[in-house]
Amino acid sequence: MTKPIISMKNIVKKFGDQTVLNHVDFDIAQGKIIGLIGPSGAGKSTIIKIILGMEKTQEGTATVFGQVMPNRKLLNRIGYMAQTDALYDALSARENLMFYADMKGVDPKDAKEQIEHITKVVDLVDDLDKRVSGYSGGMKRRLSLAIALLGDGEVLILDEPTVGIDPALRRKIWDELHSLRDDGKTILVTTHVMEEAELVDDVALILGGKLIAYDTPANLKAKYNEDTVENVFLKAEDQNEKNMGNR
Ligand SMILES: Nc1ncnc2c1ncn2[C@@H]1O[C@H](COP(=O)(O)OP(=O)(O)OP(=O)(O)O)[C@@H](O)[C@H]1O
Repeated sequence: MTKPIISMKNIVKKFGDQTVLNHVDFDIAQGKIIGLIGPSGAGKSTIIKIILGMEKTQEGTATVFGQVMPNRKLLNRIGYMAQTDALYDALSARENLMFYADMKGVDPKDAKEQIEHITKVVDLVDDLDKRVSGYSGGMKRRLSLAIALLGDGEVLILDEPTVGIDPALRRKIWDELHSLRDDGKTILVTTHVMEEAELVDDVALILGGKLIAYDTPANLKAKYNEDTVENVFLKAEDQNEKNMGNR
């Protein structure tokens, strides 16, 4: 692999005496979509927070563009969508977008153009001037995704971006992610929707604090002799439970 854009080296993360990540290692190359999957509580959000420098580790280092985060200079090159929405309820969606565009240092003229395109992708054009306090949960997710896409970041880190989003729009969002990837962007995305795990370049499967698999969906299906990533996931989970039981 040429120099990785995101790199996790030998990460150990504990919360109290709970070891959430136990020597996790992986690199993400430029121009790839990586799908981070694993059961609830597996540590997916924790991985993202470590990459972004929002959580400290007991061992190991994570870097983005070869630098340890947080690094203010790099933040403008990264679009991040957290699992919980950080939106200003009293403002309209457009005002939220303009605010975040300004924070990311996007020129106001470019911001207008970007907002026009991005809000089409997330289907919020007709709701742009409504106050966010009147938004549904799904609309808030879509606005958070729009904010992450603002600024044309080289890296996108998206924590469950399609929760509460209907299948047709989900497809549109994935088309956009693929087109961003084709433009050379690097995208790390967590999901519980297994059909989405079919759409990534590589799946990183986290189970029992370990990176159990890191491969293309096709290779994983061949290796586990299953026809869907969902079945691979279930089989891996089953094997992992049996291994734990044998200890
Ligand atoms: N700040 C914290 N303090 C204590 N424990 C934490 C903290 N953050 C996460 N954890 C624990 O670490 C584990 C992993 O959490 P994390 O949110 O990374 O899981 P996840 O894979 O993203 O789950 P989900 O799919 O449900 O979002 C969980 O057991 C969680 O309770």
